[in-house]
Amino acid sequence: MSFLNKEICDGDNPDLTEERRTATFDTDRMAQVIYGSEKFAARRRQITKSISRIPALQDTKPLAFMTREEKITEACRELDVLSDHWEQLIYVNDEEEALHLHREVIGMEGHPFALHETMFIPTLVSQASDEQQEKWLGRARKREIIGCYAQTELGHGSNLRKLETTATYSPSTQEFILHTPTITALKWWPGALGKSSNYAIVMADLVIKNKSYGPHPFIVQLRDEKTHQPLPGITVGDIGPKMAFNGADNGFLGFDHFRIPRGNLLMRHNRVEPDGSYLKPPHAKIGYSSMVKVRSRMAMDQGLFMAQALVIAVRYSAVRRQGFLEDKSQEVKVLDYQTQQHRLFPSIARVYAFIFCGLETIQLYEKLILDVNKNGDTSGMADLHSLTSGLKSVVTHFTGQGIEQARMACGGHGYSMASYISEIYGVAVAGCTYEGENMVMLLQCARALVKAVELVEEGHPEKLSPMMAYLTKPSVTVDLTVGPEAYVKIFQLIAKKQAFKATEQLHKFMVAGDSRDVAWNKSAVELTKASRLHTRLYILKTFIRRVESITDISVKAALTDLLNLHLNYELLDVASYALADGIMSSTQMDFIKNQLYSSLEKIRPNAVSLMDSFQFSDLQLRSVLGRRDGHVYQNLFEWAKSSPLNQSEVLPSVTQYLKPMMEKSKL
Ligand SMILES: CCCCCCCCCCCCCCCCCC(=O)SCCNC(=O)CCNC(=O)[C@H](O)C(C)(C)COP(=O)(O)OP(=O)(O)OC[C@H]1O[C@@H](n2cnc3c(N)ncnc32)[C@H](O)[C@@H]1OP(=O)(O)O
Ligand SMILES: Cc1cc2nc3c(=O)[nH]c(=O)nc-3n(C[C@H](O)[C@H](O)[C@H](O)COP(=O)(O)OP(=O)(O)OC[C@H]3O[C@@H](n4cnc5c(N)ncnc54)[C@H](O)[C@@H]3O)c2cc1C
Repeated sequence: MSFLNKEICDGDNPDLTEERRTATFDTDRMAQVIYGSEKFAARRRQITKSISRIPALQDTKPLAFMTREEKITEACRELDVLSDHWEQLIYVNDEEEALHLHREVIGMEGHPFALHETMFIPTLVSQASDEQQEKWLGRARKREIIGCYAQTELGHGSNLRKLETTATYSPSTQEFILHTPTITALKWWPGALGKSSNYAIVMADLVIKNKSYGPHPFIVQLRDEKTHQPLPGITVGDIGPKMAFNGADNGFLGFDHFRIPRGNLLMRHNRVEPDGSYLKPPHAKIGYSSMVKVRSRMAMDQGLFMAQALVIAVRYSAVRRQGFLEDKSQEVKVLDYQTQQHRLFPSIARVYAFIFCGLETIQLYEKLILDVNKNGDTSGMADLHSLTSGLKSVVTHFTGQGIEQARMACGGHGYSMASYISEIYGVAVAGCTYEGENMVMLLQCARALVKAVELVEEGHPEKLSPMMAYLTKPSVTVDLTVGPEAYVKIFQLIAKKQAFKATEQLHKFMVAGDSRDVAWNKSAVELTKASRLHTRLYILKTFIRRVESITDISVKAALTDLLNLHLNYELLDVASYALADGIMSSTQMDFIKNQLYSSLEKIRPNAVSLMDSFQFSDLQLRSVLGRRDGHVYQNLFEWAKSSPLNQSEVLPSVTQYLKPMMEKSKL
């Protein structure tokens, strides 16, 4: 039986068409704001169009019905097709275009080049000397070799100072000897390490004449370039299936006194001379720059994950009709329910806010690397580290929540893998862990906050970085009706109070005799709260700044509605702090709630178009529920029919067990 007849499916679902008609702005113009420029938004569309003309890149079997091996093979097949068309699809070496291409064609489940592009090449760019770049960077960019980033070990991920893999310098042979001394020293987790990569950046403890210099990056060949067999002295493999991200072969790696030349220590910022003398880098943490690079991308990448889930949920909510409001002759779109709007719209606002932050932090990282590489100027490192530490933690946490709400907003069908939301969720929440576990990174952000509070207390507010300047703001009474700046003021007061309270608690324990580390641990929950508020304030201010800078009037108006929703939702979410400290009254709380509900109504007519503006193709969405044409039911039926279980009427499990069991029961 097929309901996919032409009549039903010609054109888009009329409910979605109606939604698109009510939009008050142009989605191409909105895409320019989302993707940072008219040029890039147009390039994305062009690339999508070019992809759609390559038959070998169109959907094959749904991913949900593939085994892990099939997924990995399929990703590699697509990579091979892409590499044949690379130069006609994108500008070579344009990172953003390459990312878009991969996202659209291969999707988010991981692939052999995921770490090559995101960490291996960036580490060579930031850590390798010019000579070393000449040797490896060109080959990496041409994809003659595949690399990954091997840092985390079985026993240690968060505490890098205790990594156990050693790289011991031997002056007599001018080599480093890589060794895995214990089971816990095995590298464990690096993406694309298990089966695909033949090279890795390995972070190992540099040891010279029995002295440890801490983790340093080395480039290491793992496999023979012809046979792909692991080199002698190397044990490498896949760590097995994960919650999601199963198109990636996250791996393990051990070394048995494996020798590499001295020139394989990445030496842009530090050196080991032939005689074993060590030249220090200009900043102790410069070797951590690849992590900062990925963290600086995470607000954008996580925003896009949540956007995908919301495109699906919002489109589906405009197609799904259930229950009645006033008109009893026709059921309503579930998107008309206030609870549905409250479930989805604040996340739409967060998506935009996160993406705006991402546009900013990606640029900050690029500037930092230029400053460091060209002028040896490391002065921006501390601020970017604390900013991206807080941001990655807050953004991943809210993205996980937003995607789960999107899933529930799709009712039963959201739970089906046809929606694809479970996969998006699984991939996105890995971000709470990778690139620094969220609590650990919030505490890194708190280090900077506490230092700033101490500067204020010691009478040196002039030494504060601009991001911390709010810590000196006096308490004021705020009239919320004056607009966004009033919300910022209240948020600043809340964040400031919490930063001072957490620091005060830390100092109190220290005065009572605890060491700073113990006092820190006893204050850690309060410190993480301060970091979250500080980061949410930054997100809020970035959102305001971005909206203010928009010139297209209709785009600006639609985003102003979204911004107002964000301001009210975020302030309501932290209202307990404001009430406890007398910063806000219950009358103001009522005002915020009413503003919030009226924002939901204002956004309603633009909801579908706000999500259409992301211009994800159906290929990228991989969702039966979220297709642009909105033909949900027919396609769900087709999708279910393609399940391997439906390829025969009677399964072997029935003939082998259920039938005999039922027969036995008859006796
Ligand atoms: C084209 C591509 C196609 C892609 C398609 C899409 C496919 C799917 C996309 C998904 C991709 C998936 C990618 C997954 C990548 C995951 C990779 C990893 O996890 S890799 C593994 C990731 N692993 C992790 O993230 C590990 C997390 N752990 C760490 O990073 C460190 O252990 C630590 C930072 C927590 C502590 O470090 P420690 O050395 O103990 O330092 P202390 O605490 O003692 O602080 C001392 C002082 O140093 C300061 N400082 C610190 N760092 C920095 C910095 N970077 N800068 C500046 N300063 C820094 C700090 O503020 C403090 O200052 P002060 O207060 O004294 O003034
Ligand atoms: C999908 C995925 C991809 C990955 N890809 C890579 C990769 O390509 N390369 C790579 O090298 N690694 C990779 N990793 C590893 C990842 O970076 C680490 O898992 C991550 O940094 C967390 O470290 P951990 O596993 O040691 O967590 P743990 O530190 O063991 O965390 C366990 C708990 O301890 C808490 N905790 C730990 N330390 C502290 C502290 N100081 N204060 C308070 N609480 C603390 C944490 O908050 C957490 O609740 C990947 C991981 C995943 C899930």
